Amino acid sequence: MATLIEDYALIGDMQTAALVARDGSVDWLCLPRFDSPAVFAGLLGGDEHGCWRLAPAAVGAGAASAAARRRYRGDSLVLESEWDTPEGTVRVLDLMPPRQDAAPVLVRIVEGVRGRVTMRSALRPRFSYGRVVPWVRRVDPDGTGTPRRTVAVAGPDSLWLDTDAETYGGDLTTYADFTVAPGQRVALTLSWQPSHRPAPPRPDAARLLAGTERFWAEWTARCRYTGPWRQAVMRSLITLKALTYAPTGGIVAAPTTSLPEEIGGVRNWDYRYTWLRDAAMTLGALLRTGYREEAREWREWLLRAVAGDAQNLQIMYGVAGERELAESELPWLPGYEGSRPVRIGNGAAAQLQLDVYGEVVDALWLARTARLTPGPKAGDDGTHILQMKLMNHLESHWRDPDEGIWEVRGPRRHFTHSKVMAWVAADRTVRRLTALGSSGPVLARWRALRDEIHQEVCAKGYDADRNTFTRSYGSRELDASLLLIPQVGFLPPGDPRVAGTVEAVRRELCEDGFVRRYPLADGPDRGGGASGDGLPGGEGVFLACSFWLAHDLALIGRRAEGRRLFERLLELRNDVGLLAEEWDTRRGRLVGNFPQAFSHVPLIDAALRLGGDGA
Ligand SMILES: OC[C@H]1O[C@H](O[C@H]2O[C@H](CO)[C@@H](O)[C@H](O)[C@H]2O)[C@H](O)[C@@H](O)[C@@H]1O
Repeated sequence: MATLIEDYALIGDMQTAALVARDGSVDWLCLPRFDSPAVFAGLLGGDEHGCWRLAPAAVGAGAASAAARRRYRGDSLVLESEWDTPEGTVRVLDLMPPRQDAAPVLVRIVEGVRGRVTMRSALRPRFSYGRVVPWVRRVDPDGTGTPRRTVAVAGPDSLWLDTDAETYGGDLTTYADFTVAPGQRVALTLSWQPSHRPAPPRPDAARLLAGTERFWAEWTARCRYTGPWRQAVMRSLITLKALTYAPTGGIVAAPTTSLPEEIGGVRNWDYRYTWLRDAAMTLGALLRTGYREEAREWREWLLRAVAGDAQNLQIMYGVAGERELAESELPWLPGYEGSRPVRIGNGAAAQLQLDVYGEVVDALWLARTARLTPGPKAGDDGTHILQMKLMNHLESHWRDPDEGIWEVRGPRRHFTHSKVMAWVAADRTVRRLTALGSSGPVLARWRALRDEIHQEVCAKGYDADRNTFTRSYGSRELDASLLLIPQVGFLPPGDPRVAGTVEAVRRELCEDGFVRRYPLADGPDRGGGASGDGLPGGEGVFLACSFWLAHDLALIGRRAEGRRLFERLLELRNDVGLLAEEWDTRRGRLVGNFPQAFSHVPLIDAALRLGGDGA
């Protein structure tokens, strides 16, 4: 059986990330960037698609394959896994040191704890998402007389394995067998380098470990959250930081592609890009917990990515602002538990999703209220001009149907949430201009737009008979994105239409107390709606929406219920505090890309609200 999604832990260097399974296998790693081709793609196939297993050699012959215990070392991204075997106990530290103009390195340090344990490292790099078996040889680039380094080369990539342990080859795999005694350490490092470049320096594992621990200790010390769920919030913040591409400030939605929203299904998407929606929401969570620098960097990223062509805002970009994200399939990969196709790129990049204007303008507003902008005057940093361009465009397009927050692949519609977010864009613009002391026709223009959108949404997106907002104009279906109405200030929490919508969502969209995004047409237990979303099959309950419900319950004065739901959601995190995009209630498993920023952001926001110190 494939490794469960919840059996993975994340390590990363803020340019890319790896997933490490409980059995000591690194099954996912793209190099050198989050969206580069994977060198280990076993996650979406088998060992033959690339992996690096490091575990006691006795696994299968007396020792359990999964580590008996694992955790992150304090508030860090250094993973610590321990195995108990008939020979003794052994610990493996896995980490990727934050990069500073150096080669990306995956560091694995084996520590003897009790007895003498024999370990086996089995390294199978497969470049180009598991397709290419590299040429592997032992080399001596430093002229020591002993070829101690192992290099794997194919096309543009080279990987360098360094270890003091003896290595040998067989079955297209590089092995190392060695024994550790208590207190003894054996390090293995894997560095990536463009294949035309000379050998990278041999990494000093102990120094890299110390530097990585120092980095995370300093970073986490900046957190201002002091509420009751500190551990969950801190792990979420560390995860968001790990998903931030440090050179540019772009934030990926998740480090994986094609982890299925339904096991065996086709809803498999590439999330290794920066969605304006997800990143804008991330900025809010970071600001509310004291992380101003990351928020500033993302705003700079936004200005660079969007400024060239603000009229043609894309809903997502590459981590450096790239616009070409063409979607394609990788037919040689069988997919996670057979969930095909495996896709790279994302066709949603070409969609119209009007809500993005609201999320971006709201993020700019938040950044300003947090005084990230250097001076008090409009135009100081380019964001004012950007905002005005976005607003001009929105003014002429907010009446258009779109694909909406859920990126449906069916026909465009007048999604109520999209219009609500268009209102948010107009509202924050009015607030901004008012704060700047504007008056007269410019302010009047945006006020008029704000009021017109509000009236239209309340007239066409609200079902008075059932006292609930609806998914799209004139439809009877519900949509969990409507839970955001009080959170973005479209209506005050005390408005009876808010409580009515919350109740309707609970009644019609909940499964085991958790929230589905919208009713799906397919399947007997899929809600029975006729909506469809252009895709066959179903999906799990959506974790972001479930956190939004907990958040809303606090807003409308039902804090105890909100807390209960929130605590249940925390139970869905895996043993190291990570969440995927969705939860399969029937199988009791995490599904979808992992770990997912869009789940960890509303976790933080709900914790702030429910703990009483919400912004
Ligand atoms: O369900 C269909 C769509 O699913 C993906 O989009 C989802 O993930 C995005 C990133 O977190 C999020 O912003 C969006 O709201 C979600 O619906 C996928 O990327 C799309 O291509 C797909 O159509």
